[in-house]
Parts: sequence; structure tokens; C-alpha cells
Amino acid sequence: MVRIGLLGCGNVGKIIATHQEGFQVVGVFDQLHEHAASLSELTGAKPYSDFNEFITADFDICVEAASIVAVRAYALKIIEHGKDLVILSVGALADDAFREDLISVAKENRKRIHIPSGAIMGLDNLKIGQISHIESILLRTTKSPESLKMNVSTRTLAFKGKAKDCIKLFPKNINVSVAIALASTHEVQVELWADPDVDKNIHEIFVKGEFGELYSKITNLPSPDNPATSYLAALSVLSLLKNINSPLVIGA
Ligand SMILES: NC(=O)C1=CN([C@@H]2O[C@H](COP(=O)(O)OP(=O)(O)OC[C@H]3O[C@@H](n4cnc5c(N)ncnc54)[C@H](O)[C@@H]3O)[C@@H](O)[C@H]2O)C=CC1
Ligand SMILES: O=C([O-])CC(=O)C(=O)O
Repeated sequence: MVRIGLLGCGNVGKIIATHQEGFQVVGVFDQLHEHAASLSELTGAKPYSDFNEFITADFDICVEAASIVAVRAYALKIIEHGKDLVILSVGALADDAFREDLISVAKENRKRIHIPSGAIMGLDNLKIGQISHIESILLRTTKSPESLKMNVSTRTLAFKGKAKDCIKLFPKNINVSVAIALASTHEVQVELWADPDVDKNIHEIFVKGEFGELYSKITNLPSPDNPATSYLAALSVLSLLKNINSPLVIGA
């Protein structure tokens, strides 16, 4: 059984800890100790209030479901302590220098960093951009103003431009754009819309390239404790963990 340490015990952390199938959460850490304590009560996992104690605990994989700030603060240390790492707040990897450091430390320590598909479907296929020409990628995301912490009464364009700039302004809402850029190794243009008539998280992806053209649209239900985060994002981590050591590897 794969042993997991959970960094971040909020909305996604709780879904992961309460759906343990094919893995066991043995340790939980959160900057708000009451969040770690309540997941511990639900699951029996040991709660840690000190990060340095948490990373010396006996688990194989650390699952990050916290924030970009947490990835920046802890990812290198986690890998240096011999753990593989699942990063949901993938926006942290938009910083080229940080990402390259992290990858080189992972290589030195023979550890792996997993980026789940998060709130979209088909992320794996976009890796074809690493071997075949892609002309353009546009992500059009629509969320409720509440999710974006905006107060608007009509459909409003909150951001238009590059993924790496959008994630700086909306670190809790557009991690998917950075995941797409990393998978495809292509720049991603983003349109982020706040729409008061929408209560779901909609991601439309437009890609043109040597392969042809893609249009995909996902209409995600928000997750129970955080409307900005699609429930699918938590499911993607659960399916990644369930399959992590499977001899049958499915998908690009
Ligand atoms: N890759 C993707 O497609 C997606 C990524 N996300 C990201 O996943 C992450 C988790 O999402 P939710 O569970 O909905 O968020 P949440 O806000 O409900 O929970 C985050 C938890 O992490 C803790 N935390 C935050 N910063 C921390 C730090 N520096 N050190 C220790 N603990 C810290 C918080 O106290 C909270 O308990 C967020 O960063 C979110 O933006 C969300 C949806 C899709
Ligand atoms: O959950 C979503 O729909 C997308 C999201 O918050 C993110 O990519 O950060």
C-alpha cells in the first residue's frame, strides 16, 4: 500500500483523505493546525504542526493540495527528504528557475514529481506538443465572480494574456493553464471570465497544430468546500494515486 503524506488539509485534502483507495494517508500537515487535526480525527492519520517533523515521517509520496506559496516553500525539501511529490498547485512551476531547480533536485534524488490532470480532461494528450508542432493554445475559463473574488453583475473579462501572467493574479483559479503549458511545452493564451449567471467552472481549450485542431469544453461542478476548485481536480489526484504503481500505464 502506497503511504501518503498530505500537505494541505482544506477542500481537496479532505476529499483525498476520505476516499483512500489503493493508498493510505499516514500524515497530515497544514499551516492551520485545526485543519490537520480535523482530518486526523476523520482518518486516524497523524497530524503534524511542524513541517520538519512531517517530512521525516514514514511515507513514500507527499501530495500537495495547499497553495503555490506552499509549493515554493516546501517542494525542494520534500524531495530532498526522499519523497516523491504530487503537485496540484502547479502554478508554482510557472517560474522557470524554480521549476528547473526542482527538476534537477528530483533527478539527483531519483524522485518523481507528478502533475495531475487537475480540473481538465485530456492533459496527457497535450504532451504531443513536445514532439510535434503546435501553432496555438487558448484556454477560456469561466467561473462565478465569487470564485474569482470579484463583484460584477454582467459577464466580465477578468484577464486576457499569457498563462504565466494570469497565474500571478489568480493563483487559486488558473493552475490548469500552467499545467497545459508544461504538458505541451507551448505558451498558453488565457481568457478568464467572471460570469454571474454561471455556478460551475468551465474550461474551454482550443488547440491548433500539426495533429489538426482540438476544441474541448468541460463544465465542472465546484467541490463541496471551495467553489473555485472543481471537484474533478480532487478526483484526478485520487485516480493518479490509485494507478501510480500499476504495471498497466494508460494515456499518453
Ligand atoms: N491543478 C489544478 O487543476 C487545480 C489546482 N487547484 C489548487 O489546489 C490547491 C488546493 O485546493 P483546495 O483544497 O480547494 O484549497 P483550500 O483553500 O480549500 O485548501 C488549502 C489548504 O492548504 C492550506 N495551506 C495553504 N497554504 C499553505 C502553506 N503555505 N503551508 C501549509 N498549508 C497551507 C490551507 O490552510 C488550507 O487548509 C489550491 O492551490 C488550488 O488553487 C485547484 C483546482 C484545480
Ligand atoms: O478547479 C478549477 O476549475 C481550476 C482551478 O481552480 C485552477 O486551475 O486553479
